[in-house]
Amino acid sequence: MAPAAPQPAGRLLSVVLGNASTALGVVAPGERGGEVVRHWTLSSDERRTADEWAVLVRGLVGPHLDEVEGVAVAATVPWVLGRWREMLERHLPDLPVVVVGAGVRTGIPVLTDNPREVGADRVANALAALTRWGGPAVVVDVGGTAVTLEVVNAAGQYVGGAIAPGVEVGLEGLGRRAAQLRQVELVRPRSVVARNTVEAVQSGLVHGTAAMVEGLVRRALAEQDLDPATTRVVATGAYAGLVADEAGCFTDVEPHLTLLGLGLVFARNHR
Ligand SMILES: Nc1ncnc2c1ncn2[C@@H]1O[C@H](COP(=O)(O)OP(=O)(O)OP(=O)(O)O)[C@@H](O)[C@H]1O
Ligand SMILES: CC(C)(CO)[C@@H](O)C(=O)NCCC(=O)O
Repeated sequence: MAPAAPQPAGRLLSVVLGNASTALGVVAPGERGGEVVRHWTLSSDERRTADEWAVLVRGLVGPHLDEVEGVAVAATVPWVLGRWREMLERHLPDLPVVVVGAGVRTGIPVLTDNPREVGADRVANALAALTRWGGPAVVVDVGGTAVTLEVVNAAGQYVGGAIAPGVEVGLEGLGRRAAQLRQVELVRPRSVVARNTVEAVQSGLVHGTAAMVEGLVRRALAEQDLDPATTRVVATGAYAGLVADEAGCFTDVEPHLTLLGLGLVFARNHR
């Protein structure tokens, strides 16, 4: 069931302040939640001041700032959100801002024990999937810090999900805790059964994440009585492309689902 969600009227700047990286995107209005027409990635460096963020945003987004009607922000790092609020107030004071968080209407009922604790990026993912494809839907965000799973039921409600370690967290953990392992490039190795250390780590990360995701989705569908034939299963996030084909459980891959979800929240709160 697709809700009659308000769609953004003009272009927006959507910003996801993640634990490791910050994603920025210009979202254009359109069918089924709009589309991301430009996107950039920055590190979420906590030391960065509001003025430094302003330089980076102007440098990257530059001329597109004149095209956008507002800014939608989701943050998983409160400190960085503080610097962003300051930057927006001082450097882009004419742009209306919606920060997704407690008290902001999203348009999707959150049925968890404590809806306020659910990450804004997770709610944005669920809302975007619901608007784009309708419910029931499962979203898997394959990120560097975390792999998250969200379930939207047939009634268009956010039921809950799962949070697992992300691909970079796994790699860093191995490098830190195992004396003979080091950082490797995050690419698909030639085989699952690798014949050298680098590819063995790559296999564990790529195929291991794919297997985890596939298993989580299968278990979630079974537990929630969702029919695999009619439930959209969507991959998003920085590493969606790396594992989606391997996992084989996805009906759709949309790398910028979170940015689209933020646009929808903005539209609902700015009419
Ligand atoms: N759309 C993208 N395309 C290519 N690389 C990306 C993209 N988004 C992020 N990255 C890169 O991938 C890495 C991890 O990004 P990711 O968005 O997963 O960060 P994160 O803050 O750890 O997020 P999460 O909390 O969702 O795990 C970063 O180094 C980032 O620069
Ligand atoms: C799980 C992450 C880190 C994913 O970015 C973020 O959504 C978060 O910090 N969430 C708060 C806890 C929760 O979502 O239940």
